[in-house]
Amino acid sequence: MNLTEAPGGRGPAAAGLTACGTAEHSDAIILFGPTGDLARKKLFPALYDLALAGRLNVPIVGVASSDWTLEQLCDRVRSSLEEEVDGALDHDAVGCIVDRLSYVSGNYGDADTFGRVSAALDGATAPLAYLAIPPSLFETVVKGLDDIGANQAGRVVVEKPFGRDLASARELNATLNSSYDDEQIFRIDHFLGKEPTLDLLVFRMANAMFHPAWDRHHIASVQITMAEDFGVEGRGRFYEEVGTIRDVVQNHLLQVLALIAMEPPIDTSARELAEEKMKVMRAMRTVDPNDVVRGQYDGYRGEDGVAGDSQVETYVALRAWVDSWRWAGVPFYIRAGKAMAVTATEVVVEFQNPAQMFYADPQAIRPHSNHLRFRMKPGEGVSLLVSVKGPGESIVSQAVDMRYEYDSTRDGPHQEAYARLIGDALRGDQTLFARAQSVEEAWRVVDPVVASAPAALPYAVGSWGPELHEDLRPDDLTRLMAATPDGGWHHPLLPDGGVSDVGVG
Ligand SMILES: NC(=O)C1=CN([C@@H]2O[C@H](COP(=O)(O)OP(=O)(O)OC[C@H]3O[C@@H](n4cnc5c(N)ncnc54)[C@H](OP(=O)(O)O)[C@@H]3O)[C@@H](O)[C@H]2O)C=CC1
Ligand SMILES: O=C1O[C@H](COP(=O)(O)O)[C@@H](O)[C@H](O)[C@H]1O
Repeated sequence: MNLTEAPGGRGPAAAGLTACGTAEHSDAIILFGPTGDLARKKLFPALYDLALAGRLNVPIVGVASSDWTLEQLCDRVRSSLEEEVDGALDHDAVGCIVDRLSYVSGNYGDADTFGRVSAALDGATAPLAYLAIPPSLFETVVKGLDDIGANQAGRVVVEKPFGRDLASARELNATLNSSYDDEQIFRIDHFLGKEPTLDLLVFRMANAMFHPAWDRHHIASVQITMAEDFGVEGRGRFYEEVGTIRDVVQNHLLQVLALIAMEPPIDTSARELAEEKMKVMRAMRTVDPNDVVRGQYDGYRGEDGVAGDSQVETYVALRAWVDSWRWAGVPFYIRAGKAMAVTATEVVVEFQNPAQMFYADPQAIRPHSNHLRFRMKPGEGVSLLVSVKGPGESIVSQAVDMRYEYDSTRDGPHQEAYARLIGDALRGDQTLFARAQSVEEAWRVVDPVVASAPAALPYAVGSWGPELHEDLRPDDLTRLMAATPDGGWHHPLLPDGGVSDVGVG
């Protein structure tokens, strides 16, 4: 998990072997999908971060069907970095990537392609294969890797979505396991590599004052919001296949929920963390379709690649339950959507009110309970809302937010999630990757909703999703109410304090 650690050497002999026979450090990266969108937006910038930190010491073999030259791929790397990296580029770091790059042009369905990948590996025997490709091709590529023996001491990184439902996730796990052991499989969820996601762990484990209050006796609800103020941005075809639940709820947001709800592990090892997160997933009730509202933004059906009568959701709000001794009866609300009022991802842990609200402001729309807010985007921060005496003659409480912004103390560049995770995968550290069973449990939780979901309600671009109005059908009204916290959602707090939810219903 540490970007500044010493790099691994070239070749398994140089790097040493782990107990399960894989190299301690991968000796090459095979990037399937280097001409694609994810590579351009996230993976090349991540490799750049690793290069800057002196941790990119292995050859990179790109493999895709485009009939490109190596020079074209290098140009793609440069243009990606120019677009995605803030500030002036470090030419040594750019050179570090392009000097290590080779390119194999070929269809993944052709055995010949893998013969050429094998040749390009040039003796590397423990490659990290990154599958930045359509999920429908995972099986084909895993088989190709198996045919050339790249699975034996190698590792594989699998992108999301990991399956479409529980049944397909099980099949995919079985496919991967036919060529790789569990220790060699890295199911990437970039939310798990984000700094503020990791702070959920640290904050919970490092602040003893919250431990006694972290349960059903003190917490009224947990609210998780992932709002994006942009639409599908040219990814309409992809979005039609997934929708919001598959795109971000089954993976990112349930992983975040598990970090909030898990018991403290006995240590910080990958195994213990995975075990505790797994227990949360197992304790989660399968989501009731009556607790789910789906929405679709006005104009979505006009996006490229989107069906004119699409029913795919671009917004979802739902209520989930963790039926454990710690959390029984505490609703966990999740909402996520495109084309929303703002871009904001955050978790609000709302505490119960005191037994008596002696000094509550009679003018306030609702009493100010304490709440802890973990802001993941935009900016990154944590804040605690407490009540103090309002200044002046009357003895009335006033809510104030005590805030910490990560940028205020950050020393050095911001570490991107993908860089952290690729660095971890190269070193075989699975701490921040999703395990097979927990991915399957997460599918079990949302399966009834992805299988037969209620119709999506329209909502205006720039809004907070479908709204209560008198024309709603009774079923939709019931669902909307069920998926809305008592007293309403806490609206996200922006770093400049622009949107404050204090007292807002
Ligand atoms: N884009 C994003 O923001 C995100 C994507 N993901 C996941 O990452 C993965 C990749 O997504 P994305 O980059 O958007 O996809 P793209 O469609 O942009 O890229 C797909 C890549 O796969 C290659 N490819 C496809 N079919 C073949 C084939 N038969 N033979 C050889 N090469 C092939 C393409 O090469 P060529 O063009 O040369 O044919 C291209 O490099 C998906 O699993 C997606 O769900 C996850 C999170 C975010
Ligand atoms: O995985 C995905 O995540 C992005 C949002 O990620 P972020 O790190 O930029 O917050 C989302 O836009 C995309 O639809 C989804 O596939």
